[in-house]
Amino acid sequence: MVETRTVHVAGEHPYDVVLGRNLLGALPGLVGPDARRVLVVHPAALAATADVIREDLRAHGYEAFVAQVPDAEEAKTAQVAAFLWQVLGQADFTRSDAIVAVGGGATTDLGGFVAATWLRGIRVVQVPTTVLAMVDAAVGGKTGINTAEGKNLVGAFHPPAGVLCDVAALESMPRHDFVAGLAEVVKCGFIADPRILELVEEHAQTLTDPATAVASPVLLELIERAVVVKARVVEQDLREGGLREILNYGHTFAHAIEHVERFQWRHGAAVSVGMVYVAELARLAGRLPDEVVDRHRSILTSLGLPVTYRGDRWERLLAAMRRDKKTRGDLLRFVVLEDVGRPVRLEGPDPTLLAAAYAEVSEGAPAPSRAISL
Ligand SMILES: NC(=O)c1ccc[n+]([C@@H]2O[C@H](COP(=O)([O-])OP(=O)(O)OC[C@H]3O[C@@H](n4cnc5c(N)ncnc54)[C@H](O)[C@@H]3O)[C@@H](O)[C@H]2O)c1
Ligand SMILES: O=C(O)C(=O)C[C@@H](O)[C@H](O)[C@H](O)COP(=O)(O)O
Ligand SMILES: [Zn+2]
Repeated sequence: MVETRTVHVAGEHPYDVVLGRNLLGALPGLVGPDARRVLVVHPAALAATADVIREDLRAHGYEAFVAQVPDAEEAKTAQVAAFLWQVLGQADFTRSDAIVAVGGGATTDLGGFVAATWLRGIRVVQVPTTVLAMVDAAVGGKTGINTAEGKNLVGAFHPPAGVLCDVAALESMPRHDFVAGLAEVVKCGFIADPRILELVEEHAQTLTDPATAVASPVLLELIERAVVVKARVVEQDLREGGLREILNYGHTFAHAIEHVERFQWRHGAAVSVGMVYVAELARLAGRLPDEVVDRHRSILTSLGLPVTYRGDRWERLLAAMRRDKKTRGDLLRFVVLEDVGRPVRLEGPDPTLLAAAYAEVSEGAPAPSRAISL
C-alpha cells in the first residue's frame, strides 16, 4: 500500500500536490463548490480515465464534459486551444467553472493555458499521468503552447487549484516516455537536491522499467523530492523574476533541439542532452569541475537517456536558442552549475565556447575526452 503524501505550495495562490494511489475521489473537492460546469481535457491514451472522472463529477452534481485533444506536442497549438475555447463557449462556461487536465505535460500545459485565458482565468485542477507532469509540468503554474518559431512561446502563469498524482497511472507508460520524465527529476537533483542523484545512482536499474519502478518506494520518494524542489522555488518566484530560472537548467539547448526536431523529440530526452550541453559549457567556462560533468553523463546514461545530439545542426540550434525566454535582447543567458546544488547564471558566453560545448555533445564526439579545453 502506498501512503498519501501532500506537498503544499505556498504563495499568493496556495495549493496542494497530493501523491499516492486511487486519489480520484478527491477531485470533486478540488474542483470546488462554486463550479457548476467542468471540462475534462485529455489525450486518447487517457480516454477511459477521463470518462471515469466525468461520471464521478456528474455523480457529485456537476455538469461535466470531456474534450479529447491530440497526443503529446500536437496538443500544444493555437488551433487546439481555439477548439477548447469553442467548447467552453458553446457550453456557457463562466468564471466560477473549471477545467480538469488529465494527461502528460503537454495536456496539462494546454489545459492550464486554456484555463488561464478563458474569461481571463478560471480554475484548473491538474491530474498528471506521466512522471514528467507529476514532478514538473503540473506544478508551478507555467502554462503554454508552442508556435512554429519555438517551444512554449505563448503562455501564462496560472497556478492550479490543486494537483492529483496517482502513481498507479504510470504503470501503463511506455518505457521511453517514463524515463524521459526522470530527466526532470535528475535536473532537480543537480540544481538543488543531491540525495536525488544518489537515489538514482543506487536504483537506476529499477527505475528504467515502469513496472519495477512503480512497485518501488524509491520512485515515490524521487517524485516527492522533485516536487518539493519545484514547490520551494515557485512559491518564492511564480513569475520567473530570478530564482525560478534555475528550473530551466538544460532547457536552452533542449528547447532548441525540440524546435529543430519539429517537436518530435520527447521533452525529457531533449532536457537530458541539454543538461550535458550546459555542463560542458560551464566546464569550458572554467566554472564546473570535470567530475560533475562526468556525473551528468553517467547518471543520464544509466537511465537510458540520450547525452548526444547530431553534429550538423549548429546554426539552427543557435538561432532557436536566441528565442529562449531567458535571452535579453542579444544576450544569451544560461543557468549553469558551479557544483551540485549551486546554480548560477552564465551571461553572454563567447560564441566559440557555445560551439565548443556543442562539439562535446555532438554524436561521434570523443566525450568525455576533454578534447577541447578553452
Ligand atoms: N509547465 C511546466 O512547468 C512544464 C515543465 C516540464 C515540462 N513541460 C512540458 O511538458 C511536456 C512534456 O510532458 P510529458 O513528458 O508528460 O509528455 P506528453 O504529455 O507528451 O506525454 C507523453 C506520452 O505519454 C502518453 N501518456 C500520458 N500519460 C500516460 C499514461 N499514464 N499511460 C500511457 N501513456 C500516457 C501521452 O499520451 C503521450 O503520448 C512538454 O510539452 C514540456 O514542454 C512543462
Ligand atoms: O517551471 C519552470 O519554470 C521550468 O522552467 C520547468 C521546465 O522543466 C519546463 O520545461 C518549462 O515549461 C520550461 O519553461 P520555458 O519558460 O523555458 O518555456
Ligand atoms: Zn522541462
